Amino acid sequence: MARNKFDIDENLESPFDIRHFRRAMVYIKQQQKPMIIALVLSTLSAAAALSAPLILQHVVDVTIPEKAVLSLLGWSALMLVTIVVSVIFATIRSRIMTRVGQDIISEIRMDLFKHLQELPFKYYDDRPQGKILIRVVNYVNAVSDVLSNGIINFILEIVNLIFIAAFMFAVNVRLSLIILAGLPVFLGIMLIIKTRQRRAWQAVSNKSSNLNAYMQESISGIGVTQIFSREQRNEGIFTGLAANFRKEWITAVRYNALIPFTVDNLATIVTSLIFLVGLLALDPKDVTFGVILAMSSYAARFWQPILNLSNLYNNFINAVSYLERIFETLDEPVTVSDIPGAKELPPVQGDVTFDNVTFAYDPGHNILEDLSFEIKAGESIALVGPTGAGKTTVVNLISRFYNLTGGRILIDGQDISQVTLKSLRSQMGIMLQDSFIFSGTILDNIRYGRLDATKEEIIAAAKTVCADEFIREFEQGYMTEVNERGSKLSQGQRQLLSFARTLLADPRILILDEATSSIDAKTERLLQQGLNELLKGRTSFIIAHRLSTVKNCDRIMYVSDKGIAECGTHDELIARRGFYYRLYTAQKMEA
Ligand SMILES: Nc1ncnc2c1ncn2[C@@H]1O[C@H](COP(=O)(O)OP(=O)(O)OP(=O)(O)O)[C@@H](O)[C@H]1O
Repeated sequence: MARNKFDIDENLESPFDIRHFRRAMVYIKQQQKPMIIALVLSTLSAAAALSAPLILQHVVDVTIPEKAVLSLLGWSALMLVTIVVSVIFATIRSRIMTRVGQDIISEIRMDLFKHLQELPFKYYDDRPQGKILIRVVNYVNAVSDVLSNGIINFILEIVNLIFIAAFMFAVNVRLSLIILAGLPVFLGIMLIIKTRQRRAWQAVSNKSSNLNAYMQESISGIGVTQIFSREQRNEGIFTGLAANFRKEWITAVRYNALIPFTVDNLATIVTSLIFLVGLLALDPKDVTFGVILAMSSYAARFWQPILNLSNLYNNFINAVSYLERIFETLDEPVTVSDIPGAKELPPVQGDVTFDNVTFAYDPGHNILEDLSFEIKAGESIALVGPTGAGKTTVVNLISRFYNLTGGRILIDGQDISQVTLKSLRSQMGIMLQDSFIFSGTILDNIRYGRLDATKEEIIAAAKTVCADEFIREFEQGYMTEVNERGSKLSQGQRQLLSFARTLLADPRILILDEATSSIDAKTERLLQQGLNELLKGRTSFIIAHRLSTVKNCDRIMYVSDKGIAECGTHDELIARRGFYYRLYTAQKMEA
């Protein structure tokens, strides 16, 4: 899809069809057993409740006229038993179904999460995070009831309807036909509003997604908002998005409300007709007062499951708009994945070759064109050059975060598109500009690099990169809890933790993207020793704007104009008096 923003509705790439429902059934089927038990309990509960009108009819027509007090007590007791049985069974069923609903949504949520972890950077580049989050959290919650209780209730209401119809036809056929007469009218109305109702709920899901995206963006950017005093303006944007959501919600709910309104009125009309026709038009010998009473009770009972079914239908239409989005995400192709029969990349030495590499994030807009170079194992390479030239892009391609538009990248002579991603990336150590810190302890964050590392190994890695000192200054030391994104830590401290994490992973190829940009000069000097340790024997790519950090690299590549404009050692490039020389002397003068 094209790039999306918080205020742009997402086009539905695959609208709901029956195949989606079959897919939903896969999750439901896993819960077959408890659902059948719940169904049986519900049927028994409904049957018990349904016998009440029959008892009532008998009591009114026979027991009361005969003034049989003992018999009346017996019938009353039986009625009480039916009510108690009905309530107990209904309670057990409700407990079973609560668990089933949760099990179904946790399966869906797990599948979504697994899939999202595999989706390439491109997927995340193209849409606001809030629109992804809402699918995993809110939309999945919203379909829970329909996929669990909804299915059971649907079957049950149909069974209920058949039971009621059988009971009422057994009592009086002609009055039963009057009760049924409202059905065609009801179905006609449902047909007319069906499509509009579905669109209305799709619009609701879009607007809630937009609202969520803006909310997420605003929370992430709260610092910038406050610095630029944008609060009022942002409130205006939020109010607009909330108003759009509110408008669509009201429209959708109006359609929903139309259905019970129709059912209620039809039920009232047919009940009145029963009294009217039963008392005035039919033979009093066939139609006793007890029969009319029982039939009016059945009329109400017959239309109740129809009302329930129509409410289920409303919920279903609502859930469909969420299921569409959930399945759309699950169907999102994993474009960067292992090819069929991909081989494991064996432990590498670290030779890296770019062979006529062309790359575009967006078709037709090449960032790199026919780029070729060869790097020997163990070489340290600096990538320098103007902002936006493509330095990060070069290193992202080595880790195969994106597919190439043309050409090949080889590691130890193996085309990286032909090997498994896991075997490739597990041999890379990548430190991005933004050293992401996860919620948890400092120890956990370093251990992220290698899950089986011992505490001693973690401390040794931290010492090598000069992180040990600041970590020990915290009261809890390595057990200090840090928040997501490391808000408790300074940017430099985050970078040092990230260094330790990378060192622990012991990668053959190391990528440092502006990894020392936030570290003060003194720490950097100290770190340089650790860094030298880290770089020893590994192929490394170092991106840095501060050229003093890359002077000692084996080769410096000046990235510009969709390729490498200059390449050589620091001394060679200075002697050449080209781009690098100008950049270097400009920085020196500033210093
Ligand atoms: N995810 C993306 N989608 C589309 N275009 C992108 C994406 N990431 C980067 N670009 C574009 O690609 C070009 C190269 O970006 P890149 O991040 O590689 O530059 P850089 O040399 O590392 O810049 P800097 O020194 O500022 O970090 C830029 O013009 C940028 O606008």
